[in-house]
Amino acid sequence: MVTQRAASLHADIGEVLLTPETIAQRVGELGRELAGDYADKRPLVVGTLKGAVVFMADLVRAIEPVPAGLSLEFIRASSYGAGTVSSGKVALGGTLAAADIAGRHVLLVEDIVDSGRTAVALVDHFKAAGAASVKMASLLSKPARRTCAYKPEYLCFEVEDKFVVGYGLDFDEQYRSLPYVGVLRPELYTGFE
Ligand SMILES: O=P(O)(O)OC[C@H]1O[C@H](OP(=O)(O)OP(=O)(O)O)[C@H](O)[C@@H]1O
Ligand code: HPA
Ligand SMILES: [Mg+2]
Repeated sequence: MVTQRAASLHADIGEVLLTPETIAQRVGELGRELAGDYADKRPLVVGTLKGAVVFMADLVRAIEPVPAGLSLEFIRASSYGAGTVSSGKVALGGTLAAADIAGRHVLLVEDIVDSGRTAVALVDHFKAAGAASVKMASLLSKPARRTCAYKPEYLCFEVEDKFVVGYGLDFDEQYRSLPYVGVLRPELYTGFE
């Protein structure tokens, strides 16, 4: 039953870090900042599947006034699988062709920069395809876990070294639809990392 499933998902959250209201306020601010910075740049806004899909949907609607020529694309990036630690190998996929990227001002939209491996792989990929510029807007950053130096140009929130879910972020494909960002109870994955 739907109510039972929702109740058990919420019960798996040890602590809510970011409420829907806190997220919405910061996303609104960032959207207005991006509208100014990209006003005359015909931005290509690229969301990273799957984690960034909720943030992407809210952020793009907050980019007001809408820059002329703004277009949306998605790319697949995957490295965690069913675990809470990066496999170390970032698999990129999707249908975005180099010809669609060349000459564009690319704004990557990510849910989280954790080790930094996915961000670095994405930036390298878009630069190699001839983008005019590549920057990233990330909902979250977890600087304590970085294995490569990387700082997103636009960031909503820093989080501590805890595995977080909700607002698009998953553990083993669960919890993405929660409207807040919360810490997953460690006993649910300890021993499965
Ligand atoms: O900085 P990193 O250590 O590379 O971690 C960040 C990346 O990991 C997650 O993706 P994941 O592989 O879980 O795929 P998903 O978006 O489909 O959940 C997350 O959505 C980021 O893309
Ligand atoms: O803390 C996290 N939660 C969910 N997905 C992630 N991918 C990297 N870090 C995280
Ligand atoms: Mg994931």
